[in-house]
Amino acid sequence: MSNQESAVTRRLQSVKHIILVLSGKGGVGKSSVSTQLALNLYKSTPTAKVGILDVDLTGPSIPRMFGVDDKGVHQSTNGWVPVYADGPTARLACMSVGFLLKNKGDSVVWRGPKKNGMIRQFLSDVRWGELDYLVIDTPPGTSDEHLSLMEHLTGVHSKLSAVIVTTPQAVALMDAIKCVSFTRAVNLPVLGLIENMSGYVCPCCGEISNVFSTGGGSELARKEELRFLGSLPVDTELVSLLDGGPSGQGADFTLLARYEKTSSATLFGEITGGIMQGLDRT
Ligand SMILES: Nc1ncnc2c1ncn2[C@@H]1O[C@H](COP(=O)(O)OP(=O)(O)OP(=O)(O)O)[C@@H](O)[C@H]1O
Ligand code: SF4
Repeated sequence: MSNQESAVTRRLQSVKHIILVLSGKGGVGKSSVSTQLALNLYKSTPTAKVGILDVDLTGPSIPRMFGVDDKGVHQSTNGWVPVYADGPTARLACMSVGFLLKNKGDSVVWRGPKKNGMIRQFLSDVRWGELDYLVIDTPPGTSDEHLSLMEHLTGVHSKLSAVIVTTPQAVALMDAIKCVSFTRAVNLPVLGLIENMSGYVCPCCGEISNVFSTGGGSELARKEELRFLGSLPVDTELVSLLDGGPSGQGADFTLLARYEKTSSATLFGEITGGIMQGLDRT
């Protein structure tokens, strides 16, 4: 094992489960699924410790979704201190390239080696401390970043698993199949598949209408012999919550309370149950 790999392994020794959130296509809701997964794992027990790492280097959205995009990480002698979305309770740690940019609107234009270096530094230098779950929000597709991640995580392979997100449209499903092949090629256990934006929840009456086709995700899961974790409709309350900007930390950590009022929270609670069952089996 190289020195770099062993630095990652040492750092992540105190993390019980590492869950990679993957999607074949961009914009299908991978970051919003990662955010909801982290929130649901956080509230699964009163002591659960959760980290979320955003390695979508060119399109980091985790700081905004957690309402902490006005915060910055600081470098200590022993590595980066993550941003705690829940303030002093310090059970919900976030790390993203978004915290390192001088201006929110700055774009990250890096070639492969620099991206690889950043991913390694995220894995080896963030002071997560003890975590029950580390959720990793990956870029869309199966690119260099995914290969870098798998390479750096070799020493903690037994802790790894993945969740695949798709939408019901045929083009997204075709890309999701590529994701499944990737997980097989790198021997990454898949906890299951989520179909996002499956139908539309009426904000007035809560009725779910199928705007696009639906059921493609469960069909794909059946064909690929994967667990189908559930469907999430388009939820306008969720968009205004996750795209809505800072919502406060600590005593003012209102994100969770507001999230719990959305119809997505109930559906995602069931999805999280399936994910936790899968983790118990790995
Ligand atoms: N179920 C949903 N209902 C309503 N809006 C949603 C839902 N899922 C995601 N969105 C919204 O769709 C947009 C794209 O979602 P998100 O950023 O999570 O996708 P992504 O797959 O991570 O995209 P990319 O990887 O290309 O950055 C966001 O504005 C998000 O709030
Ligand atoms: S019942 Fe139909 S039209 Fe009326 S608010 Fe609900 S979805 Fe909209």
